[in-house]
Amino acid sequence: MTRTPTSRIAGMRNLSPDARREAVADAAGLDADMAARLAGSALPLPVADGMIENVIGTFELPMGVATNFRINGRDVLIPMAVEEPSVVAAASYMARIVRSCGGFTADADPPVMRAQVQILGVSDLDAASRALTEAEAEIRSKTDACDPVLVELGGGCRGIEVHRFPDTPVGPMLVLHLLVDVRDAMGANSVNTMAETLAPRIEDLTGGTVRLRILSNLADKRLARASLRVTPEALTTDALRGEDVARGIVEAGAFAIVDPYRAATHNKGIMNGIDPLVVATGNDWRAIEAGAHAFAARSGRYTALTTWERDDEGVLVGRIELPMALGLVGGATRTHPAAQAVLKVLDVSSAGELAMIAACLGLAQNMAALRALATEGIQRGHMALHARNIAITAGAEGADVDRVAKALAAGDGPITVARAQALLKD
Ligand SMILES: CC(C)(COP(=O)([O-])OP(=O)([O-])OC[C@H]1O[C@@H](n2cnc3c(N)ncnc32)[C@H](O)[C@@H]1OP(=O)([O-])[O-])[C@@H](O)C(=O)NCCC(=O)NCCSC(=O)C[C@@](C)(O)CC(=O)[O-]
Ligand SMILES: NC(=O)C1=CN([C@@H]2O[C@H](COP(=O)(O)OP(=O)(O)OC[C@H]3O[C@@H](n4cnc5c(N)ncnc54)[C@H](OP(=O)(O)O)[C@@H]3O)[C@@H](O)[C@H]2O)C=CC1
Repeated sequence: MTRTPTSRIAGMRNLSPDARREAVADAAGLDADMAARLAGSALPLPVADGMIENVIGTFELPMGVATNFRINGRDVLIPMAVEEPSVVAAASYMARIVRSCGGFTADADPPVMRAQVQILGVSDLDAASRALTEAEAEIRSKTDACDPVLVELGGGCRGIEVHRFPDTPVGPMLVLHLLVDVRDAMGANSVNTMAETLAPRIEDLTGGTVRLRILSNLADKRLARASLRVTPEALTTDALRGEDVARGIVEAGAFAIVDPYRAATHNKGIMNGIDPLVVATGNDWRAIEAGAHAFAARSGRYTALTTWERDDEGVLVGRIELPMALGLVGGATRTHPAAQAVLKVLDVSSAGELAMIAACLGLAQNMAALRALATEGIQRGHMALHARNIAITAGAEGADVDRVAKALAAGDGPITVARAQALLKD
């Protein structure tokens, strides 16, 4: 917990990629092998071939590092694998503002996942539910017996739930949930094995037929939370009054609370931060996406994953809460060499710590988008950085990329490939 002395690397944006990587390796105490894994091409073809099917190669994404994050008093550099410009800059900018007011506060629930066992053909739902509830101790010990390693690590079954659906298109349905503490795993494989192993005994107990045995991605027992407090002074710039920025962010947040059309975009902006961390650590981003959006709709109406308000002194208070089923073991986290290096940069020792970092990143990303949207609009900052993509598409190479991008962003004209091509000719 003491390896990264600071997440504030002066002039990071002006360094070359190699120099940035050296600075990050230095701050995180990486050895040469680990640092090299962050440079790209870290996944050997034979390893990739062992990970999925019909492998023909590997696919690269840019990896950036969000700076300035201070979380629960600890500085952390956050690697992000993402194709979208302005995401890393935006997170770093908000983290700079938040650290000037003390940093982020975060916490995470114990890593409890749900495995669902679907039971059909039950003639008496009450009696079958009772049979499962009365057999809870037996079910728990049989579940634990599936994974002694997990139990030794402090995990294992924490309880059961029985959910009843008397009226479905295929008749009455009972669903047993196994609640399992999966420690530092994402947990899908672990709990799926448990659900499949238990199935015959569940059929004995209920007299029904077990069909699906699979985890739920609505990991609502495994929530991560983060919050921040920012004074109006910290939000003030040459062009903007901090009070106006704070009010704008609160008003933008309210829009997403009440309107699902806005909430979808608002939450996409949150996932702009979270997904790149999930990808960089070799975790399952589809699982995180599914959990986040299902949680956003838990009341029956899709809404925002964050809340924004101003306290009596005008301090902006932002909060986020969402499921965060991330692992440090299992899946690709152990097989992808770059993911291992990323976890070293993050210097986390539990899945819960990683979940907290993800929540803070999501909150920072949301703050950046709302701040831009509520003031100057998204295009100035985003398009200025996107201009480099446009320059590359137009055929610019080397130093011309930045030259063309700067000219594109500086002028009044549109930031388009046609204009970039004209500038390139000039
Ligand atoms: C883009 C900025 C940050 C520019 O903002 P700016 O005011 O031009 O930035 P600055 O030059 O004053 O720099 C401030 C800090 O930003 C960072 N920064 C700034 N530039 C860089 C850079 N090139 N490389 C690395 N870091 C950069 C950096 O931390 C820097 O501090 P420093 O460390 O230098 O002291 C700002 O305009 C912003 O935050 N915009 C929002 C961008 C955003 O949200 N992008 C997401 C994509 S849009 C989308 O998909 C989501 C959306 C919008 O639909 C979600 C929604 O609707 O809610
Ligand atoms: N709907 C979904 O989201 C689904 C996702 N998946 C995939 O499942 C994978 C994740 O499954 P997951 O169960 O996490 O992966 P793994 O099965 O690969 O890893 C979990 C196992 O690692 C071992 N382990 C070692 N150290 C620890 C520790 N500190 N904490 C916990 N376990 C430890 C445990 O037992 P042991 O040593 O005995 O093996 C545990 O069972 C991802 O690739 C995901 O894409 C699969 C199906 C569905």
